Amino acid sequence: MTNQNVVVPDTKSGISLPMVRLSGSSIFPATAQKPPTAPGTGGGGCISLSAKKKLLLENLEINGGGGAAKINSWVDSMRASSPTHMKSSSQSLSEQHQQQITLPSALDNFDQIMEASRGKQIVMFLDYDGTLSPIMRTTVRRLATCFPTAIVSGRCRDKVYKFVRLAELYYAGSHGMDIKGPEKGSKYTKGTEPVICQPASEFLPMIDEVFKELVAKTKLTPGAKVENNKFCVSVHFRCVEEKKWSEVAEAVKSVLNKYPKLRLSQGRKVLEIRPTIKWDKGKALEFLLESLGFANCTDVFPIYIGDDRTDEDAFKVLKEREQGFGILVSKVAKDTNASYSLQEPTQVMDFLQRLVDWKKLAFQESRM
Ligand SMILES: O=P(O)(O)OC[C@H]1O[C@H](O[C@H]2O[C@H](CO)[C@@H](O)[C@H](O)[C@H]2O)[C@H](O)[C@@H](O)[C@@H]1O
Repeated sequence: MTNQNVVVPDTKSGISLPMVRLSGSSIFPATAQKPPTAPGTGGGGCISLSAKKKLLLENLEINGGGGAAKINSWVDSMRASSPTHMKSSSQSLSEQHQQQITLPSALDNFDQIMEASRGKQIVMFLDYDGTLSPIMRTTVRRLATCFPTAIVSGRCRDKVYKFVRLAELYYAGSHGMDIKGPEKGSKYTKGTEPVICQPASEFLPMIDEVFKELVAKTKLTPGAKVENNKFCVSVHFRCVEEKKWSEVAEAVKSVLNKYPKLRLSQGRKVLEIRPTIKWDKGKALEFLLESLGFANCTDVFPIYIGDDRTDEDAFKVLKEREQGFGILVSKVAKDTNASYSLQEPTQVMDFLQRLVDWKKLAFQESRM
């Protein structure tokens, strides 16, 4: 991976071989801001690239194996991303600030981004948790009148749709494994039927089974929450007392051991079980570009905005295609394939609004 070691100002196809990757997740319920966290810092706001890679490797998980050591490593990693533990850092905040370098701000470099998009069709991709908020609905609606727009989330598609409630968007839920385009009649729908893609559909019964087993196994642990995200299952630790985390991790591991076709990824206070297919948010982006008719085009300019480690797959695709840009939403140090940054969802909203204004102006000028 050709990741940049990027630090932003302080204050987050087909069936094939199992993928091993750490999946960071975001903390952004429909109604609440997520707390600041640092990726894989055992307590500090910033760590070196090699230390982060080590942590990533420790967190990599294929199916089964590892026993107690594995569970400890999941729990340690979960602990490391906890804001409480960040406070216990041996580094002072001012020391953390000194280490920081800035990924160019997408807002400060708005004109430059627009210049790069000249003559190309902008297509918008937005992560949900940690990137959008319910108050942005009007802005997203305006955005979708200007550009094809997709929401790409780890949550199940129906849930994201319930939060956003805009029929004119594309939705890619379950980390891109459940894609549906706008209904017919939408400006961007090519055929008569909405685009649908569910590359992991054969896993549905298995995921349901796993969901039930995890609910049963964690029901005695206060605060544990198992979320059925249709093509993946998320087990949340957020409300579980820390001393009980290994109990939950043990339950996850014991279930996962029975399903060699499933793998585990990890986010902030969440463990996720998903199919071992080679499909992620990057693949979803490629699929959507293709369905919009931009498969082999040079005149397309995708902009993907996200805060989650799983969004890195999409940033990477853009980098490899040398098309458009990834914009990372983060206030803390991260290795990323994004090209620009925005610090928080309010900045995302400003950026989206500027895009809308820019488009309207360009339209007016074209009519003069
Ligand atoms: O791909 P995203 O849209 O960024 O979704 C990532 C995950 O978001 C949700 O979890 C996050 O929010 C929870 C609060 O609602 C929080 O407790 C958790 O720590 C966060 O990771 C969602 O519940 C997950 O299923 C998504 O994968």
